[in-house]
Amino acid sequence: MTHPASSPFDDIRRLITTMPGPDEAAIEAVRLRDRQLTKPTGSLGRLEWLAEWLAAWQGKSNPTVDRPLVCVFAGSHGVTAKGVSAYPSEVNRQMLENFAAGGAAINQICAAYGLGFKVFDLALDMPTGDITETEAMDEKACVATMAFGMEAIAGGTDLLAVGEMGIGNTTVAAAIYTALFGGPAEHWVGRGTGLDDEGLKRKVAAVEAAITRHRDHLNDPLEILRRLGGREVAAIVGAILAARLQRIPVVLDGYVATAAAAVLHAVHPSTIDHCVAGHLSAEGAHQDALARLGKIPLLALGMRLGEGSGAALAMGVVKAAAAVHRDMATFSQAGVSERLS
Ligand SMILES: O=C(O)c1ccc[n+]([C@@H]2O[C@H](COP(=O)([O-])O)[C@@H](O)[C@H]2O)c1
Ligand SMILES: Cc1cc2nc[nH]c2cc1C
Repeated sequence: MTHPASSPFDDIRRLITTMPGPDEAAIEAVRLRDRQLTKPTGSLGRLEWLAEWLAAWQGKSNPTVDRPLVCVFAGSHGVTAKGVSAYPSEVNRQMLENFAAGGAAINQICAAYGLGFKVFDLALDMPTGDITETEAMDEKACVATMAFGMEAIAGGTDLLAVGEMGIGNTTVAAAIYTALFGGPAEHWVGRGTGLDDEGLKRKVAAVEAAITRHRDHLNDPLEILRRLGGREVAAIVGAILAARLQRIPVVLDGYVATAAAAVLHAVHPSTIDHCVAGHLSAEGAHQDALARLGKIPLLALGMRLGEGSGAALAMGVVKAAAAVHRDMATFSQAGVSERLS
């Protein structure tokens, strides 16, 4: 029997088999302390679950959010030639300048909640291939971009938010969802930055053309990423994997960041157990995508901005969950009477 030639994706697949699982002892320690805190049992709802989730994936019974970091990955997309966005691709570079000057929405959210913020330019001047006609990336470039995404957290953090900037990337995200989950392109396509009706038709046609063009190669999630994805999506895949290996929980941003998580989920569902959905985007079928990944979003604010904004807002909630668990008084410390039965 002949073996297929080894491919750059093999290293990624191997990495996925070595990922750590949840720290059950840390979860138990959080539950034990939670029962002693001055509140009716269960009254903090999902905040209690968040403290357990942080402990499970940080691998420590006293979970922290001391160095939260928002990473935004920026890429440009050949498919924009098909008229699939309401804005031109030059906005990518202009928004990177805006991020650097502190003028974007994400800058203000990070400042309000005390979050670190880093932006990564993924060859913005070199758009990916137009997915309706060719592959977005070759395998080497795709893996190199994943590796770049892995390096994003090298400076250290204890909670990572992943977001993106890339005119046209709701088209590539819709193509990824269509390839992974099936169903008509219309179901997965939304208006992105605010497409009009004619633009929406072009966007559906572009996703349909991309699926037709690549239809014989859509069995493997990493091939779907390479053929239909974008550099920012590949980098987010890398960042999610690296975070898992370094025991850093991850908050996902909206429709596009979730497409990266969906690729990993399709490789193996447990690969994204350390990820929480920051928010429900107003874009397309984000709700359906999240449901298929088994994720319940923390927030639903009707946002569809991207640039990590929904995840950053959710980080405020996660930060509060850690502070509540760490700093509340116990019944005995505060002299508050405990439950009767
Ligand atoms: O994250 C989301 O849910 C989201 C929804 C709609 C638009 N966006 C942002 O808008 C850009 C993509 O929109 P479009 O219409 O150019 O495909 C890109 O920069 C994303 O960050 C992001
Ligand atoms: C102005 C602008 C800001 C953005 N931030 C994320 N995606 C964006 C798209 C546009 C068009």
